[in-house]
Formats: sequence, C-alpha cells, structure tokens
Amino acid sequence: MNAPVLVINCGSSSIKYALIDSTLETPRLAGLAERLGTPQARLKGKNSAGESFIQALPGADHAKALNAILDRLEGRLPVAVGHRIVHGGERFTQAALITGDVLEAIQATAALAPLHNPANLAGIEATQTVFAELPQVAVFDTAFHQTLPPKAYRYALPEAFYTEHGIRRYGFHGTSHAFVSRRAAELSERGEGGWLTAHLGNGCSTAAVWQGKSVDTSMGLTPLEGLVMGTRSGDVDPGLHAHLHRQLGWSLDEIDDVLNKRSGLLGLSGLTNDMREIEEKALEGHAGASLALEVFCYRIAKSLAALSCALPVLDGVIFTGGIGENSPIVRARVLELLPHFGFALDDAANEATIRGGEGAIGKAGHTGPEAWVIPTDEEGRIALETRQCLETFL
Ligand SMILES: Nc1ncnc2c1ncn2[C@@H]1O[C@H](COP(=O)(O)OP(=O)(O)O)[C@@H](O)[C@H]1O
Ligand SMILES: CC(=O)OP(=O)(O)O
Ligand SMILES: [Mg+2]
Repeated sequence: MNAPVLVINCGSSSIKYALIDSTLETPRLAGLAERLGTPQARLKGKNSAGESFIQALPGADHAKALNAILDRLEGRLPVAVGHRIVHGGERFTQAALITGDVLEAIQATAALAPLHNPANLAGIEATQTVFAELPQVAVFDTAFHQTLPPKAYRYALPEAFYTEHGIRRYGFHGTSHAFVSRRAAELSERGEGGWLTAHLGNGCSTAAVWQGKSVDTSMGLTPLEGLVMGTRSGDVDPGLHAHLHRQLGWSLDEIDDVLNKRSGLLGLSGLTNDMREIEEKALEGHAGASLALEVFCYRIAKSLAALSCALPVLDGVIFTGGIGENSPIVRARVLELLPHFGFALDDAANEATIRGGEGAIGKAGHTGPEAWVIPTDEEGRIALETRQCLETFL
C-alpha cells in the first residue's frame, strides 16, 4: 500500500495538513490553512518540489479550506485521512477507524479538551464531506499514555471523581513522545531503557518512557497541567480558582481564559508567546522576557527531575518541538539546573543542533545519562498509525 495518507490536524481556526507516503519521504506536500472564518484566511504550504506558496482564501471556513487543500494535492489521491484527535479518554489505547460509534465517543470527551476536541470534530465533519469515499482514522494524543500506572494517573480526590466522571490524568502529545523515544532507542546504544522526553512547542509536556511505554507525563486531565507554555500557565495552586472567584469576582470562563490564553510566556513577559522573541528581548535585558525564560526552564527541569522517579534507570533526556529542536539556550539552561543527574553537555554540538538537526548533544564517551535533540514527526507517526489501523480493520 504505497498510496499516500492525508494527515489533518484541525484547530479552531486552522488546519495543518501533510500528504505522506509509506516511505515518509521529505520534502512533503504540506501546509497550513490559518485564520479561518476571517477576511485574512489563507493557505500556505509547500508543493512536492519543496517550493512555497501562499493563497488568499478570504472568509473561508474549514470545508472551503479543505477544498483548497484538495486542489493542492497535485492529483495524488490519498488512500485514507488520518486525524490528530487530542483527547481520546480511556477508551482509545490506539488509533481507531472513524465510525458513528467512535465519533460519539470523541464527542463525549470534548468537554475534557474544550480548546482542541471540538475543532478536531469539525475537521472530521468537513473532511467526511470533501473526501466522502475515503476511510478516516482517528489518532489520539492520549493513547500512548494509557500505559500510565494508577499512581501516576490518579489525582488525590474522592474515588467517585474517577469512577463516575473519568477525572484522572490522561497526558497529551503522545504521538510525539512515542516517536522521539522510539527514535532515541534506535539511535542510542542504550536502546529502549529509560528516557525522559521534553516536547516543547506551543503546548509543552514532558514524559517518562520505560522500555517503550509511557509511565508518567506532565499534562493531566486537560492540556493545561504541567509546564509553562506559550499562553498556558501550566501548574498553579488549585486554590487560585476559588481565590480569583471569591476575592476578585472572576467568572469560571474568565479564569479559564486567563490560564489558557493569557498566561505562560506571554503572561510572564508581558510581550509575546514566541520563544524566539523572548530570547531576543531577554538578551537585550528586558526584565519580563528574562523572567519568562528563567521560569520556563526551571519548570522543565523540575518536571524532568520529578518524572525521573518513574524510571528505574535514566538513560537520557530528549528535547523536541519547535523550542526543543531550535533553542540551544533553553536546552543548556535546563541541563544546568539538573547538576545531580550527571549530564555532560557538549556546547559545540548543542549550538550546532538546530533547524531539523538530529543528534546527541552530550559529550562523547560520557558514562552518565545522554542528551539528545530529536525532531519530532507527529504527522509521520499519524500516517503510520493510520496505515496500521487500515491494515487491521479493512
Ligand atoms: N530558532 C528558534 N529559537 C527558539 N525558539 C524557536 C525557534 N524556532 C521556533 N521556536 C519556537 O517554537 C515554538 C513553536 O513550536 P512548534 O512545535 O512549531 O509549535 P506547535 O506546538 O504549534 O506545533 C514557538 O515558541 C517558537 O518561538
Ligand atoms: C495537547 C496540546 O497541547 O497540543 P498543542 O501543543 O498542539 O496545543
Ligand atoms: Mg509542532
């Protein structure tokens, strides 16, 4: 089965797409429809020759954007569509062929990922209209973390919260943590062993992976728990909600909005959610940007140290995502904050590993835990799981 899979990652106002064949070749026919539903809506991407294009799609909705994407596939018809679905609850431990029953289950978890699942569902609906004959597969961010033991996934809350309402830690970015930990097992002489993974993009999370299985992770019931992110606060005192409500009169929607959309790097710096700009301004001496960078790195280090408790042996740490792949400053600062772990950073390798570079950034011959940069490939992994699902079910 060599025909390509169309991978779709639908957000509330954007659709990321990639057409991926079974060899996972690059450059890929891939792109992003953004600002959907506004006069500035546009499609930008790369054709199969690797050339960039931008196409204005004023006022386009998801369905219109999908039609424009279809026109950009250069006549290569996909064999299936693979959708990134952020929350799959406890039901989905692997990818699933999308049937009426599966759609209902995804709808039922929408309340647990209000920023992500409703948009994912809109994407499935629009895709089912535009690509009516193609099988559609759901690949879940939560699936890889379904191997967490109860001590890692249960909150210390009354039992009925879990048994009656499904309130537990689920974890996200599973395709990315799975991809980079498998890749490290291939690249490193240490093999599967125990790896800490740090996915640092707009959303950020860490995971502990023991012998290929996720055993703990920083995100929880929703993708708000854990690290400092672009606009998300990550962990705060749970008492904050009652305080904001009782003392300051904030509504639940306002609290949700500030923690998800106005906090993180943006909130701390008062400037931006973009790490490139944070680094630039911090270098110029901007106090807010410097603090944002410091808190961001400290919280990653603290999370990695905590997750190391889930591993019998620590073989190494892996950085990935837009920040993890491109920021030698963040990687160096995080490792400096973990002196007891015995990492040995090779400064030259760290500085040189950017823009899609893959490799070890620890000193050669060092016997302590390794440090790696591994570019993630969530789309490639979704295409692979989509193919495997088709082979099982069709
Ligand atoms: N050269 C760079 N240096 C530092 N940060 C970078 C660099 N390039 C990209 N980033 C950061 O990566 C983040 C986006 O990560 P990415 O994985 O692309 O996001 P998403 O989660 O939306 O896929 C942004 O904070 C961006 O500033
Ligand atoms: C789950 C999550 O945080 O996803 P993203 O990084 O795409 O926002
Ligand atoms: Mg990304």
